[in-house]
Amino acid sequence: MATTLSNQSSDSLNGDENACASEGPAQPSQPAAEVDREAIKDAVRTILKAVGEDPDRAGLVETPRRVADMYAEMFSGLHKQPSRHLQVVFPETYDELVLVSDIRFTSMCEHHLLPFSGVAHVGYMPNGKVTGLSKLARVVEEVARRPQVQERMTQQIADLIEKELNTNGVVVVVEAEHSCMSIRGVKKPGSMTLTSALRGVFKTCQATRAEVMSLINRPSR
Ligand SMILES: Nc1nc2c(ncn2[C@@H]2O[C@H](COP(=O)(O)OP(=O)(O)OP(=O)(O)O)[C@@H](O)[C@H]2O)c(=O)[nH]1
Ligand SMILES: [Zn+2]
Repeated sequence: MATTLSNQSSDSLNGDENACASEGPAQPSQPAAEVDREAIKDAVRTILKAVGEDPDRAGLVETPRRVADMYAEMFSGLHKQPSRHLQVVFPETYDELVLVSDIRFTSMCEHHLLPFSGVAHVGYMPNGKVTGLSKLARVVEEVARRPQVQERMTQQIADLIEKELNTNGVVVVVEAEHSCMSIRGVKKPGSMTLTSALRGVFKTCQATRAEVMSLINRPSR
């Protein structure tokens, strides 16, 4: 894997604790009431005209509706509260690592409204309770389905789990390819961006951090 450590969070993969300061709290998302399909359809007609197309030709007549449906799907996370999934918990004394790796996602780069896709690895150290494994993937899915930057998406997933599960530690690693970098602009297909958010014991204990990173990067993946 060619890894471009672009904008890698400073609380990431090296052992220098002085380099582990947080970059500050994640930006809260701004929930809108709901996706306004009619407004999107009007906007798509405007764009089609602006690029020199005829929005009334047969092949394009349904395009504004399709794009409105697509945005409703891609931005559905704006209208959901992912924290609700983490309220499904089971009391357990297990207090070692829980790691769900390779959770596939597609999000939308908020700069270009082009998709970025990849995998998220989400782990935590339980503190008296565990949540359903699928709930971690549901959180990734809903946080991704918003206009995003990868760094904020990574932070938001970690913050939600830390807050809702009262864990001893959280680790989130996201690897993604940004189509705004691969199909346009600088045109570097295959370049991967890696971001990480570490909380609790994953931040303070170098050995624990090294162990989870070795599991995430294990050769059999
Ligand atoms: N940090 C960060 N940058 C992103 C993300 N997604 C896209 N970008 C970058 O956002 C930047 C926007 O830069 P601008 O100069 O404003 O826009 P642009 O002229 O389209 O830039 P180019 O992509 O370089 O052509 C680009 O460098 C993108 O690669 C992300 O998740 N995180
Ligand atoms: Zn972009």
